[in-house]
Amino acid sequence: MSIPHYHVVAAIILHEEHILCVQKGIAKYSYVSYKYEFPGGKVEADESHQTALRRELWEELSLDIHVGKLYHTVFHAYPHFHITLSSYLCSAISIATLRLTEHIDYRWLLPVALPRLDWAAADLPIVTKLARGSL
Ligand SMILES: Nc1nc2c([nH]c(=O)n2[C@H]2C[C@H](O)[C@@H](COP(=O)(O)OP(=O)(O)OP(=O)(O)O)O2)c(=O)[nH]1
Repeated sequence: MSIPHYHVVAAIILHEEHILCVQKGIAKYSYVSYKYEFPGGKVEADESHQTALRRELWEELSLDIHVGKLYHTVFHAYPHFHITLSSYLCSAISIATLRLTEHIDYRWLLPVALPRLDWAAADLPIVTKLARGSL
């Protein structure tokens, strides 16, 4: 059987120079369980990246966001599936509505502090680029 490939969008939400990082709970595969990630998810058929991001952020975090420019795209081969992860610079219309419905933790971190978290492997090139100060 061929390995599934998913298109995943991720929001780099900037607020007062900090970036929102969210922690997954237990997942089907141990290599993504409890990892930090940028909020987002799989793009559905016939959906634009912008629509998918706004839908996911509302579903997962009750955040209404503006989606800005594409930041970085990563292809990553996990053992049981592959993803193309497209990250976008975003801003929240208000962070006051933020509440977790799926994740178990969130942090607002300065870019330089991002590498201290235990990230999903696919995110590491994005985290490294942000931590180097490239925005
Ligand atoms: N949202 C998000 N997902 C990421 C990132 N990095 C990364 O490897 N992923 C993976 C985790 C998931 O396997 C997949 C995104 O799928 P998803 O969030 O829509 O859903 P899921 O697999 O947790 O659950 P399901 O809908 O398949 O039941 O991409 C990231 O930064 N953000």
